Amino acid sequence: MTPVLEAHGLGKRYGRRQALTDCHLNIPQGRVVGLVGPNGAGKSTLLQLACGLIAPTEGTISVLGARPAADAAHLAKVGFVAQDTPVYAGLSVAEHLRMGAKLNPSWDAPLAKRRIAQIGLDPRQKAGRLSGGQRAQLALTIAAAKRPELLIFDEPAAALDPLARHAFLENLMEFVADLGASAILSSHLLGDVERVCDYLIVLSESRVQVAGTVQDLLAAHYRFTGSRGDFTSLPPGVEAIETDNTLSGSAVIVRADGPLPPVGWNVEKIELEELVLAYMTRANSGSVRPASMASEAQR
Ligand SMILES: Nc1ncnc2c1ncn2[C@@H]1O[C@H](COP(=O)(O)OP(=O)(O)OP(=O)(O)O)[C@@H](O)[C@H]1O
Repeated sequence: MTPVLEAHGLGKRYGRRQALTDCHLNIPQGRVVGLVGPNGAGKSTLLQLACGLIAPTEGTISVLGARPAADAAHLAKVGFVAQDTPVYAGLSVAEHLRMGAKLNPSWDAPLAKRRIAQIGLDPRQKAGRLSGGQRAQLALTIAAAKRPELLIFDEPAAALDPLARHAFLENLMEFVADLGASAILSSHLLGDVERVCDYLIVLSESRVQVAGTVQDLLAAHYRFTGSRGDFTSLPPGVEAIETDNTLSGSAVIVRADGPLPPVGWNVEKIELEELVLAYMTRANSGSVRPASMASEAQR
């Protein structure tokens, strides 16, 4: 099956600033992908490349088997909601839907109307008067009523209170299921990612640090604990991601894709949050994963 997104040596430079470096990805269809990383990591840059809003300076990217925004038909297959969930302040909710219908050949008017009623929006209300949560819901409705094959969201729930965020993510999941679509969403909120995503990309220092299904990643990562300084020689096939030394002992987060060989330390499984933080810490400390390993991380 054609991957939803495929990138090879993808890079983007703004002047002298390298926003994305040597990115290799191969994301299968039908996933809800969480893109996480610190401020300035390159998340929006990657999403904008995927939508064809900006062009790469290095490498290649294809979305649903074609160059992003290749033509009108391809544009119709991708729904994008930018970071600030943009709407036209002077237009009413109903006018937004009418505009969506005019601009999109596969517009699903009943779906849009049903959703607006479900979330309790008044069709006559001007979008400029909507709350942040209502604006996000309107933007989600418009993106979904295109009936895209891929929904891309840049921090969709960042401005929402916990209740509105919960409702928004529920709706997003319903849409993805109803449309049989794939979704990629960037977020700083690991709890949200854990709730809705089954595929994870950690981006830090402009590089993909790790990527894969949440299930595979959790199965391949462990915490070893032992007395201080224990971890100088790990068995073959076991890669140290992050080491933490305290006065009482040491802990190391490791990746082992095959069966774990017998080791003399305490071995525990880790949660997604610890995994993400380990890769971010490693990137911050300057030990950047070489390109060959970054692509290997897609397994
Ligand atoms: N149009 C631009 N011109 C110049 N530099 C840019 C531009 N857009 C992004 N950058 C820089 O590229 C880097 C990556 O930015 P990007 O917005 O992709 O990060 P991000 O991970 O989405 O950050 P955040 O979580 O804060 O939204 C940053 O250093 C940013 O300053």
